[in-house]
Amino acid sequence: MRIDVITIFPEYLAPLELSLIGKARMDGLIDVHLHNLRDYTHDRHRTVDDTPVGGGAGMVMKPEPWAEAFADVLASGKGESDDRSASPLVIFPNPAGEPFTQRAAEQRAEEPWLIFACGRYEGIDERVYEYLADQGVRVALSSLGDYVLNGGEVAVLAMTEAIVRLVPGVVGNPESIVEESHTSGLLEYPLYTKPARWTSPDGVQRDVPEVLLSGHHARIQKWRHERSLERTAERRPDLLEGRE
Ligand SMILES: NCc1ccc(-c2ccccc2)nc1
Repeated sequence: MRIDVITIFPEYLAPLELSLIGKARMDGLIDVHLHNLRDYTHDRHRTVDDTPVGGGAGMVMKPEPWAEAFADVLASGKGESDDRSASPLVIFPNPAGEPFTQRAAEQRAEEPWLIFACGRYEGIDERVYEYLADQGVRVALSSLGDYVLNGGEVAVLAMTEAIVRLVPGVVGNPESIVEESHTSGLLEYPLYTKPARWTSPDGVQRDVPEVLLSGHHARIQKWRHERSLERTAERRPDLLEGRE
């Protein structure tokens, strides 16, 4: 999988060099390229934004640098091995986007080439989206939740981690992926590890639930499923709608 990120803060994406993602890059499983949008400006101040037409607070990202950046990235990616010739999916993190869920992460993990475009300020001139669509480029706006950040970079880090960990070979033990609660559609059951009895700093002796020490897998599975249902009903009843 090739991942390109276009941003005015490439340093924000430095964590992509680390740990899981970093190892996947070392293993050649993913290929990450960062592009500074300001490299596609031609004025002394490397201007990427301007005031909103029609008035309003804040600034809007100008269309010209984006068009130049996409032209460069689309051209550079196409030159790679043949599976890059597949058309890329361009993802704009955006509060007005479709919810980014585990299902979406699974779908994105199938793509051979993702291009993340990080907006800043109040957002990007609408004509950039129209232009890309007219060029036949597949575009998705994805939201991580109903809150506004100062830009898309943090969302790209989150989405990249959720997607890349699903790419075969990236996570050592695929079991830990399948087990994922959001794959079951329910919230994760309570987790425990050793010691079986922990005396916390306040002097309270806290034991692991007996059933988990029974070695009786059917009972353990039943207990875990019941706890998942309980938690989901309490914290995310919306996930239970439409379930049998
Ligand atoms: N849903 C998380 C999210 C994603 C992106 C942005 C954002 C903010 C400013 C400019 C461009 C994108 N905010 C929140």
